Amino acid sequence: MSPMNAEYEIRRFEPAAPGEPGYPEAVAWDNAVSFGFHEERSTDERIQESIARSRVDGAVYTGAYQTGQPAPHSLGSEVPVATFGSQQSTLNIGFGRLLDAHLITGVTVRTSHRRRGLLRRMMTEDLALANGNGIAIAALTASEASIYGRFGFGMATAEQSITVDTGAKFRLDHVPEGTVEVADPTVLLELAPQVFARVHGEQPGSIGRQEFYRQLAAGASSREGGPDAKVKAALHYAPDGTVDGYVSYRFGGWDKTPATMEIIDLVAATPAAYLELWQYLAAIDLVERITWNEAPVDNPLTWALTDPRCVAASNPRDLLWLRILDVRQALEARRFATDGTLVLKVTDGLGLTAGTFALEVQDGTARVTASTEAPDLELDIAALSSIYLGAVNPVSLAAANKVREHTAGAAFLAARLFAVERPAHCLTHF
Ligand SMILES: CC(=O)SCCNC(=O)CCNC(=O)[C@H](O)C(C)(C)COP(=O)(O)OP(=O)(O)OC[C@H]1O[C@@H](n2cnc3c(N)ncnc32)[C@H](O)[C@@H]1OP(=O)(O)O
Repeated sequence: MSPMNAEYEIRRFEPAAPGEPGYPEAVAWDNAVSFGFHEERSTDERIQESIARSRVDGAVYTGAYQTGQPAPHSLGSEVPVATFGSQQSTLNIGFGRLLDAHLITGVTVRTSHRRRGLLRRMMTEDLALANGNGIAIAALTASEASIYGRFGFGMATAEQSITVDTGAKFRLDHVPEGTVEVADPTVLLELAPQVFARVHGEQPGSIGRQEFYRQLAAGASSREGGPDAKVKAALHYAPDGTVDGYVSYRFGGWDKTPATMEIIDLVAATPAAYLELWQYLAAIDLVERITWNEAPVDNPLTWALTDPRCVAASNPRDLLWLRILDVRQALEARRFATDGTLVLKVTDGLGLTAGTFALEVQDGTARVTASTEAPDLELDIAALSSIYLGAVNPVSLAAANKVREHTAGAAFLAARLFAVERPAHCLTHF
């Protein structure tokens, strides 16, 4: 055993419910995560709610614990010095296909124990375990973009913040369809998962949502912790009366100029529902601006406005990071936009799925086999994971030396093969 391995014990467990013997361990883990993300100390009630949500999500907590005696007066050995959460969900990989995905979240290492390899150790063990369980892809959203490339994760989708001027210039060039009505936000506890399920089935890049999201949309919980009494909600009804979209939002306060409404969550299962919800937001009296911090980069709203400059975008950033754990399984799970053959030489620093693979696509279906032929493209698993959803162009990655093109035109062929039916976008932070 190396000195580092001897110093820490890694334990994995499912969070227990209050009253069960394992509950204090779950509480200590949750507290360590809050500490790692500089959040205020949680009340017992908030921790209980957070653990209850984790249990609904089927989360697994991993912690690194000191094996020796901690320094006198310092945090006890029952408090993990490092945390690492995971859970199963699904990822929409285009053309209506959902792939099981291993989600990683809640990664923290206490400052006094950082840069000793704890993240590397937990990540390496966790990915190997997920791979061994037959999962083809792992996913996360990153606090810093410099951390996860070394473990084979590649940026796969982006998002941005938008500010929309809803003054006199705001005019949508569209044919109204259906109606919008205000609702008590608590109806979203039931409706939000239903609307999201439709979107999830159709939106490439979408990750299945956690329990937190319906509570967030309903104002029953908030990113700050407790319920949010400011939350309001509106629903879009399709012509047949089905609720096919919703927006939850809150007023930014009278001291803000211009008066602003902030979108908390906007989910629409049809293009008509999306634009009608925007029409509703723009019509709210006494407000001249709408902000949304989780907007798609490729936004139909811009194109539907007679004056596209009503939308000011800022802070474009990575959202979803993917890590293919099994190249053959992940590629064969996808449907491809066109036919063609590519030989890919894939490197993998963690040794999970390196090799040279022939990708042969016929009628959109892939067959992937080990190959001894010279590769058309050579790339790290992080780059392949980036292009997997069709939202990152292999031609750009070749220009950035992240993909080496040995056959002229192979990167462009990859771009056409991996294209999906609509711009990939992830609506879920986790
Ligand atoms: C999915 C999520 O939960 S995202 C949230 C990530 N967590 C945070 O941002 C909370 C604050 N940060 C932390 O808790 C820690 O600094 C962590 C988790 C990012 C890193 O933990 P550590 O145990 O220090 O990492 P570890 O020692 O295993 O380092 C592994 C490698 O990552 C590198 N690394 C670690 N953190 C960073 C960083 N912030 N930026 C760039 N490189 C980093 C190390 O240099 C090391 O590189 P090497 O193996 O090539 O030498």
